[in-house]
Amino acid sequence: DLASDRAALLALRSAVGGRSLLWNVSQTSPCLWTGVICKDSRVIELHLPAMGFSGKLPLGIGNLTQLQTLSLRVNALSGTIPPDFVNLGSLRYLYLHDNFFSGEIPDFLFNMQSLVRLNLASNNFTGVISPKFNNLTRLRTLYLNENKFTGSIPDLSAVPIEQFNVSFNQLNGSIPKKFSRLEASAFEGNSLCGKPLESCSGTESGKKVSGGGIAGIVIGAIALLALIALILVFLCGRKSKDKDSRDVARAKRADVEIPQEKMVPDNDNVAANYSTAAKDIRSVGSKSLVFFGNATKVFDLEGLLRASAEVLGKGTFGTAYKATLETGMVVAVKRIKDVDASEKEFREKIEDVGKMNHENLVPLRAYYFSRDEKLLVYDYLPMGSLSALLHGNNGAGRTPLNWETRSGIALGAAHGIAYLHSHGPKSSHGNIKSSNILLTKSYEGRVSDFGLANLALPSSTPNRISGYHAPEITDARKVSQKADVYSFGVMLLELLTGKAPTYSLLNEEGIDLPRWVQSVVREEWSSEVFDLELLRYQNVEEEMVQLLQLALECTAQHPDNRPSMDVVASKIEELCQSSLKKEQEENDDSFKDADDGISQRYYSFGSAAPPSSV
Ligand SMILES: Nc1ncnc2c1ncn2[C@@H]1O[C@H](COP(=O)(O)OP(=O)(O)OP(=O)(O)O)[C@@H](O)[C@H]1O
Repeated sequence: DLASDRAALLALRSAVGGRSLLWNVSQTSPCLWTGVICKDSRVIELHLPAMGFSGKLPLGIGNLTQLQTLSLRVNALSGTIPPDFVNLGSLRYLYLHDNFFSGEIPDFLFNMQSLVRLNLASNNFTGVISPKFNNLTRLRTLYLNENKFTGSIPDLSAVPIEQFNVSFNQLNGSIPKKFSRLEASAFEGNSLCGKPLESCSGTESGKKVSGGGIAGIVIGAIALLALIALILVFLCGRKSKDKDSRDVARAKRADVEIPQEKMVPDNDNVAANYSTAAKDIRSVGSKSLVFFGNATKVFDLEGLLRASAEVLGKGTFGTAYKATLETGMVVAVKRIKDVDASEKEFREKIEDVGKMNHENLVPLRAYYFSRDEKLLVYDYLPMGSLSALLHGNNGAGRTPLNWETRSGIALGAAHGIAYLHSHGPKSSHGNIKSSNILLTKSYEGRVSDFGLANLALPSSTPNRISGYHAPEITDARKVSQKADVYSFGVMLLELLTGKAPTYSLLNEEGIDLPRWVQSVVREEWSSEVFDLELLRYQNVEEEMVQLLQLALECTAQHPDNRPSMDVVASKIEELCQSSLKKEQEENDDSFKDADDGISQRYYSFGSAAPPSSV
């Protein structure tokens, strides 16, 4: 039961990482602890990668009898796999790679029939690769690379393996035919032969090396030494340069890690900023606000300038304010800096923006243009942006963001962008990112800031660092629909992984979010990339993987390989409907006796739904 699960987790904690694991042990349920996922009052997943654990795994983990996923990768755990693992009969995913485990793979592991993915790479395991792996008839991934396995690779014909790697062990003999189509890198660093490596004929042991061969080896060794020396000289020369660039990178990171929502200055400053704007505008005089649509003009310029204001944040094109008018009405006002257009051009382009009318767009209500001041007035969306929702409150009071909400926001945003794209091939957004997806009270996603990219000059942070821009975009004003699709794909990855695109700057490789996701998906399994908050939605795992796949398609390097926004929107709609159906079926099961046990949905599909209030 849950109490014995809890005891097992505490035993693990005190054996390997009492200090680094900040679990609130006063809570009776372990289900809220970091890395722990429960279902039906049992622990079903434990994700504790890179926690700095060391020492041996204690007996007792075997009490987590409902465990399906165990990830303890990238720690410093040693010793053998404890014998009570035999009780983990439901275990599907076991990730123990990048530790110091040793000893042979214990026999009981071959009775864990549910195993689908097994990653034991980069440890000190010894012994042979047993033919008993053939008992694991669901095993798709087997990574044993970078250990000390000896002997030959057995015939594993009964195992449905798709991903296999035994590189850098001490294996010999020929590679079974089954693996001949895999990459050679899966076998390198051993004395193996046969496809995909060189054929076995002619490499018999004991074959004499000729005199010429010896000379070749000596020359080769000298060349290698010379190369190493050259590299060392080069590296020493670069060391000081690297240090400088690392400092710059660190400084940049410090900059970009702060979500913009948090850059709000204190209130005195805020008031000062806005009243300066107001004074400037009054002195410019006669021009007035231009309203769009048939909406009644419920305020005028004077009213807007008298409103109390609060800075929402500084963006690429200027500063956004929340303005509360004397009537109590609240609007968002954007002060645009550095407009790159004549008055005529500005008015024409902004008129086009004002004409856009879709339930998944944040409508531009009015604008003001004078030589020194350009203001845009939007509906104010009190729930803020997707960026704030994902990264804003990671503290104790955070409400986990469920699959339904996330997929619903993705769907709304996709519809909004597809609508923009439907106005001709040149109509695109140019600045899709999570801080430009705003949320209604019912967590519907609405796209804001459209039409600004080719109107104003970016006045702040260079865009590239944001991680959203497509590789082909070198000038932020040269926008395209396929570049929007790329940015949208990055935003989907952000939604699924919970990581900001700038997160990648934190890792030493400096790779961007799409490439990071690709590398993790390739190396182990998609479930490892998902935000922990999403892992509890086991029943929709398929849909989550599909959305991840779609996000990766959107972030294809070449624009022609990316789908159109229309296609993206309809795919998301399909998978939202499929997960909705699954949930309804589950609810039907659990509320069989209730009359109307089906929960209300947050999101609606398609444009047929009535627009919701902000
Ligand atoms: N209509 C609005 N309602 C509520 N919050 C808004 C509104 N418009 C913008 N914001 C918020 O104000 C902040 C600043 O927005 P702004 O659009 O100026 O910059 P940004 O979205 O961070 O970057 P960019 O200028 O590149 O779009 C952001 O946190 C944004 O989510």
